[in-house]
Amino acid sequence: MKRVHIMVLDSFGIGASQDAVKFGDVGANTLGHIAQYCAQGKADIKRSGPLTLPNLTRLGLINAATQSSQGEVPQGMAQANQPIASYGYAEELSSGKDTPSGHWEIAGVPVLFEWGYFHDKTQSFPDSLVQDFIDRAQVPGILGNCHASGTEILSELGEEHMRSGKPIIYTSGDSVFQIACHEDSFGLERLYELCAIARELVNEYNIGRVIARPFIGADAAHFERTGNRKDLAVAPPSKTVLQKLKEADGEVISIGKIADIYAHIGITEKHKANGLAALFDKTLAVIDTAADRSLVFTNFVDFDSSYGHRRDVAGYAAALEYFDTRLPELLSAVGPDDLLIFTADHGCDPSWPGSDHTREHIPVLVYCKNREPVNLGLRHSFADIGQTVADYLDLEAMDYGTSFLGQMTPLSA
Ligand SMILES: O=P(O)(O)O[C@H]1O[C@H](CO)[C@@H](O)[C@H]1O
Ligand SMILES: [Mn+2]
Ligand SMILES: [Mn+2]
Repeated sequence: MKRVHIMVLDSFGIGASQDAVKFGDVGANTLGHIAQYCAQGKADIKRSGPLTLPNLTRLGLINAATQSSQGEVPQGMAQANQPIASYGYAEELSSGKDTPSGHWEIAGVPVLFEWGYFHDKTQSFPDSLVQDFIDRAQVPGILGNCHASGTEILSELGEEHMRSGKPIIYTSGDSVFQIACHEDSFGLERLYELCAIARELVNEYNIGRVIARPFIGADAAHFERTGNRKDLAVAPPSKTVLQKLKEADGEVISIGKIADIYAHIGITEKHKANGLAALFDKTLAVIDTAADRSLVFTNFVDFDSSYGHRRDVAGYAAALEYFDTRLPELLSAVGPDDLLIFTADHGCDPSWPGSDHTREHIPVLVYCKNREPVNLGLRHSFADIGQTVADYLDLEAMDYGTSFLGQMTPLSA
């Protein structure tokens, strides 16, 4: 039984890529800086000491990270002598460092065009767009209209939103139009309606995603975003490996926000879950029963949304350590001919200025019980993952990426 499982640790970069200069991200390193803060005792909130990731280390994470960071070993950590997975790191071909670009490229479809962005930090949206939105959505006005951190803007404007019924609209360094509304006072379905309207309106600006950001709580001190976030993405520009597998009668099982990111194209089954623990539990349950020729695809969003964008180093470290404690369950859940891939979609260095993503290499760790673990080195596109999936599941080749399957010799051969 041949299956592939892709685990995206959203935002888990392992070192700035060569083109980071174009993004102002030279020196960014999500893992490297988390390890450094931990080793220096600067991330001792609800955890303590050096970053402890024994299972990811066994898989070759630190070997990959060291290669990705010009030979610098993440502080307080050590490379494995003989990693049990094939390990490497990949640079991104896509022009942006956003979530859809990263995921689509993983699926063999890099984004070679430029997304539209709302560059202005305040009064970010064109007047005509705001007016059209107000008219079509029939709201009394909007709040925000700026670049913002999604949690900070709730503290600033959440109460006014509840009083006025005006939705909070904001953007970021990503190609996004985000709408935050209170689930109870404004209503979740109404928020989704607004997002559907916005999706139509921002198409002409070439915006990648409209995102519903619902929240709850009585006042600024208690506002909390809920798991009812919804991402409305445009369709990938060409067929992803997900679509190819679906068309070849394979199963493509989305866990978390994967289906949203691919605009629900090429998916045969979807499961939502909130939080790392629930996403992990769901992944294990799905792998337990997934058929031959399945792709089980999970996005662990919390690394990015709860810790990376929040610039919460200790929180990110604790989340990684938690994830690591669950890995043995995953390693024993996979069959002898399953490929279990751990990777990321971009960086989001929690020690970096601002609150945006960082242009980084992603880890590529490929665990397969029946294959020789090898050093996969630098991969020139995230699309190497998609091409490998196509190769492994006998699908038509992707236009981008180089399969690394041939480097991983079958042990039983
Ligand atoms: O600050 P929050 O609302 O988490 O928003 C972040 O999440 C968006 C989508 O991943 C990014 O573009 C960034 O703006
Ligand atoms: Mn992401
Ligand atoms: Mn993000």
